[in-house]
Parts: sequence; C-alpha cells; structure tokens
Amino acid sequence: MERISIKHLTYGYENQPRLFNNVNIEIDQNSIVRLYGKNGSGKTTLLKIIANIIDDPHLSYELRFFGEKLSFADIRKRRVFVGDSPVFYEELTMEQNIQFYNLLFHYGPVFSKQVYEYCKKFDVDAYKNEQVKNLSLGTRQKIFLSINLSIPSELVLLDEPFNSLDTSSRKVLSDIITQSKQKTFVIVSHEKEASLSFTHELNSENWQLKSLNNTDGGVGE
Ligand SMILES: Nc1ncnc2c1ncn2[C@@H]1O[C@H](COP(=O)(O)OP(=O)(O)OP(=O)(O)O)[C@@H](O)[C@H]1O
Repeated sequence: MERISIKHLTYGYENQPRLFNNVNIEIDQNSIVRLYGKNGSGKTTLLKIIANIIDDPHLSYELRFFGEKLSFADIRKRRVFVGDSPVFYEELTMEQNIQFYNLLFHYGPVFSKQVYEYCKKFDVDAYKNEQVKNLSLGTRQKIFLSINLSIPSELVLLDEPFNSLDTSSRKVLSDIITQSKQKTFVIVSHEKEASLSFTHELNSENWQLKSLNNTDGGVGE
C-alpha cells in the first residue's frame, strides 16, 4: 500500500512552544482522515507543513509522497490545500474567477465542466454572473470547494470545510469526497460528519492515527 509518510517532524513557531516533537504519521492512499483536537494544537499547521506552505529554516521533517521523495515544487503540483476562508478576486464574477484559475494553471475544459457540476450539486450555479463580493459566506465556500475539488490532485487537505455549510450542503460535500476516486483526504473537522465515513482519525493531542472500521464511529473529542 502506498502512503504519505511524515517522519521526524519537529516544529514550533518562533518564540512559541513546540507543536511537534519527532512526530511520525503514515497515511494510506485513498484514506479519508479526520484531523481533530484542541484549538491551537497545530492542526492547521500540520496541513500547511504537508502542503509545503511553511517556509521556515527551523522546520525539520521528511516527507514521502506515495513512496517518492519529491521536490517541494512537485509536492505543490500534486496536492490541494483549502484553508478555512475562501479566497477570490472579489470584483470578478464567479465565472470569471473560475476562468482565472484555468488561465493561470491550464487545467483545461474538463476542470471547468467539473467545477460547474459541483456548483450545480451545491445549488450555487445560478450565481455564475454575480460578483463574488456580493455572495454570502456559505455560497463562497461552496464555490471555493467546487473549484478546489476539481483541481487534479492526489492529496486534498481541507481545513474545517464544513464550517459555513448548511445541513444539505454538508451532505453534498460528504458525497463528493466519498465519490472522489484516487484521492487521499485529510480534513480538519471538530465534528464527525453523519454522512461521511472517515477511514481514520488523527488526534492532535498525540498525533496518533487511528484506523476506523466504520461500524463503531471512532472516538470523539
Ligand atoms: N503564522 C504563525 N506564526 C506564529 N504562530 C502561529 C502561526 N500560525 C499559528 N500559530 C500558532 O501556532 C499554534 C497552532 O496553531 P494552528 O492554527 O495550527 O492550530 P489549530 O489546531 O489549527 O487551531 P484551531 O482549532 O483553533 O483552528 C497556535 O498557538 C497559533 O497561535
């Protein structure tokens, strides 16, 4: 089984207590991992470290991506990181923002088609010609998720993606995640999602990964 393997991770922000002290985590391919634990325990920081967003000489770890030791540039091409606040060009419409992504990264027509399919599932496709600055937080979140989940990638890192979503949209997101083929997910989520079967839970208290057999629902906080 191919894995994402993080070894000997040691890190704390400057002048702050260490968040990780020689932590080792192995994530199986195609897992759906729920990352949970106390506020400030380092969940977002872990996602950023795996996504290769933190550029700090004090950060020390080894990362193997499905058996390969990739350059940081290659890691960035193979993962998607979705932070907890959607980022758009506010003055542009939803459609223009989607086109902008495509112009920048050359994802092609399959990408745009997929984004609109997801937007339709989330019932936000009607906002196509609306400037993003006029949209509600939940609507922006659904469009942002539709874009990011359509980007070709093997690893998807989601930071509290369910937060601004209503009940039916949570189900839509859960279904998209479950039906995604050949993707590994690490999802920060304080709650267990009723409609999403996580395969593992990672507790930020001790960075231990627990496999779930999905009959007992796993441990809570
Ligand atoms: N860029 C930064 N510079 C300095 N300290 C930071 C930075 N980002 C986060 N921290 C600190 O690192 C610690 C861990 O933050 P992080 O956001 O990773 O925690 P978290 O588990 O995701 O928290 P929450 O559940 O509240 O979202 C916190 O004490 C936070 O204040």
